[in-house]
Amino acid sequence: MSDARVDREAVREEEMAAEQRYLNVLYGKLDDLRTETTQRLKATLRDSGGPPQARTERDISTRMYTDKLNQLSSVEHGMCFGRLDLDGGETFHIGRIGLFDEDNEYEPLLLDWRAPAARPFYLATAAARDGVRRRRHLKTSWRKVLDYEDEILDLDAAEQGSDLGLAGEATLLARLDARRTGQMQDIVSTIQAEQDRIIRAGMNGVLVVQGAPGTGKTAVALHRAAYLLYTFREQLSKRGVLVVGPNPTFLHYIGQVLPSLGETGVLLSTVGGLYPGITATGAESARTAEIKGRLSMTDVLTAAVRDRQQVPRDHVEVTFDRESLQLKRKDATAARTRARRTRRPHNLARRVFQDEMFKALTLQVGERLGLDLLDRRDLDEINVELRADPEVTRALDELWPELTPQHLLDELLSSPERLATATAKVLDDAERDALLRPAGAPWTPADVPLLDELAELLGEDDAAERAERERQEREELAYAQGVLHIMEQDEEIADEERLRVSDVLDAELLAERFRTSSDLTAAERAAEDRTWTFGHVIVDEAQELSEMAWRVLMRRCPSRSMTLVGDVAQTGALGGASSWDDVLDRYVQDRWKLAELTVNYRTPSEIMDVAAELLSDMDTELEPPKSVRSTGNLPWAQQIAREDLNTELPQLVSEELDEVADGRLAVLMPADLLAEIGPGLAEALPEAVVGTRPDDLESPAVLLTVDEAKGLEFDSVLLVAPEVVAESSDRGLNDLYVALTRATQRLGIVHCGDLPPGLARSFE
Ligand SMILES: Nc1ncnc2c1ncn2[C@@H]1O[C@H](COP(=O)(O)OP(=O)(O)OP(=O)(O)O)[C@@H](O)[C@H]1O
Repeated sequence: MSDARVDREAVREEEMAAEQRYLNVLYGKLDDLRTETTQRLKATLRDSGGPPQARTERDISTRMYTDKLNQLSSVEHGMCFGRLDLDGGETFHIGRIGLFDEDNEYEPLLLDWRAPAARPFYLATAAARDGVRRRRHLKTSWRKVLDYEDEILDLDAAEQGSDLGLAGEATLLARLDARRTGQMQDIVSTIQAEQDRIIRAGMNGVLVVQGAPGTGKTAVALHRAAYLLYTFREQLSKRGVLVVGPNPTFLHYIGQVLPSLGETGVLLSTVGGLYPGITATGAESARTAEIKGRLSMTDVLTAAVRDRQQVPRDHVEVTFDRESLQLKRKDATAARTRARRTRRPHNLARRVFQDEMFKALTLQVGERLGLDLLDRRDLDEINVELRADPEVTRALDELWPELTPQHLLDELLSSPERLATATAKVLDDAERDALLRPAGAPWTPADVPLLDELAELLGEDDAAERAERERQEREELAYAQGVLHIMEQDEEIADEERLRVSDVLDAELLAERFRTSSDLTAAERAAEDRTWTFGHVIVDEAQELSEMAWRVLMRRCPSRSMTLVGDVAQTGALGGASSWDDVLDRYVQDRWKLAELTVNYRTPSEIMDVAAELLSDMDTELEPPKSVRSTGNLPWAQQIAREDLNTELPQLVSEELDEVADGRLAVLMPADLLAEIGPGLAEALPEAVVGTRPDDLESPAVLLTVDEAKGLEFDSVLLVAPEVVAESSDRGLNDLYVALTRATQRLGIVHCGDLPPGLARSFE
């Protein structure tokens, strides 16, 4: 070994030892914090009894310490991943949380990656150094330093750098090459500059992130949630952040990212999951879902509600006080007009309708008894008696019933007559038939925006409840201000990490916590409340949402503080978006910003070349992304006759499984084919499952429809019957493009008929 090499090895060992010593200090600090927090939690839990005020304070402390402990545990792995050496000789270690040295004037021991001072770790380049001399990426396993990569930011480096301007290239490539586990990992140690700019963009307004497959849109969206929660903690911990994904499997796939960044205050949901009390598990055709997603469904639902505001053909007879009374068409029509003119939701306007009808009926009874013999008090008494009469109220309920969204929608979709009335102006016969289904059928994801719309149209008659709630809220707020004052006096709490209680809680938040009398986070409370409005909403695969789904999300976010990530070239849903303008014009006109991601981290160039060829056949002006790596594995295509799939596919899948070793393989195919051959294939291969549950992604091989694979990734993908995928809908080529771009290493294609032209060119 040359002397120079020996020297380099020695320096390296010394550096590793120094980093290990520093890591020991950091983990020592982490352990101290954990012990301290555990002790406080225990003391709080031990301290039982006392007046209700003391108990509420305890609930808050319990929550605070439990959250803190969860955060301290979740950041254990890879807690410190980088270091910045500045021109002036200063060094900073960067990690998942901030740690401070309280014995030394709270000097930072570890900078939270989201802190402004940590930003050059992601942005500094040799050409724009921002005072950074060296950037170090640390590779650790649990508490041990395994390796490091240094980038010296000088002009030599500027000349040698890759044209994609990657930071920490070796560390990044090692991460990208690693086998997948079925769960998305955070990218906090290797965020690239174009991604960092989006993660840290301001919170106001709508930001659209357009990016081709694998450019890190999902990763960026999740890290942005963590960044916003850190930077705007006070605002967001009250209203919470909502992250919307396309289906439960995808939510499971991304579910670990935010906890691993120490953030738990985010509600992850599909649009179908946003109606408390409804589990939308029903299935329906893409066409039916598309019709339900059209904006014109608002007219259908409005008509359906009006259809429940009836007047008698002539009159309805009821018996009151042993005499016959008439609910007359003329009176009912006038009452209905009056109620509708209030423009209140149906259930609230119902009271106006009833008031008018009781007035008319009182007059009828009065006329019979002789109006000149009755004074105001007598008439009021008659009115009260009429309101208490079951037969009269039943007859009025028939005309203008109190309705729930569930009841109305179920009746509407299962009644050809009601459906015909409500849809007369907007749907043709075939579309109407596509909506019809049996009464009591399970709710589907596309029903949820309809239920939400109906909840708005129907409203709840909760005036008394609301007044009582407002009174309680005023009392609780006053009380919370008092508690906050007392807690601020508590030196022990005020000391913790230099955070005063009032930095993380304010009176309003405290009052909200008291109100629930339990210790739910904003996200947990939001999940139970249909009318909850969020501080920020992030939508992934945003191109898939229907117009009706957008209405739900816009209602949940009146501030329009939103991040929408997606790719209009991947739109598969028939009612999804072809352009961001079309989606947003209605809500924010042109007041939205577009950010683009251009580098593909997932798909190697060999596979991306195939996908790019297909993209050129699609009706889009989008550019294919640049892949950061190539693997040398060329995609392959093989023709198998349709009737031989059952016998030949198991062998192919088995061979691919051998190739990916302990990684993950997906076999993607059209839905009908999966229903037909999936179970047999899974039976023939013990490692394979037909993906029905979200955690099926963690098995070595999973069989999915192309639609289900949206947003996911696997080491290897076997795509079966691409020619059927391409032909199966107007957006078949988009679906095919999605399927081709799921693999991180290998792609195989099995076709039964001719390959679609955009694919055939790659395999000639
Ligand atoms: N800076 C990065 N460092 C390490 N890995 C990254 C980085 N950016 C993206 N990745 C990885 O690249 C893969 C693709 O990222 P992601 O799923 O977020 O892309 P996407 O744009 O949402 O893709 P699609 O539109 O196809 O769903 C993931 O494995 C992600 O962890």
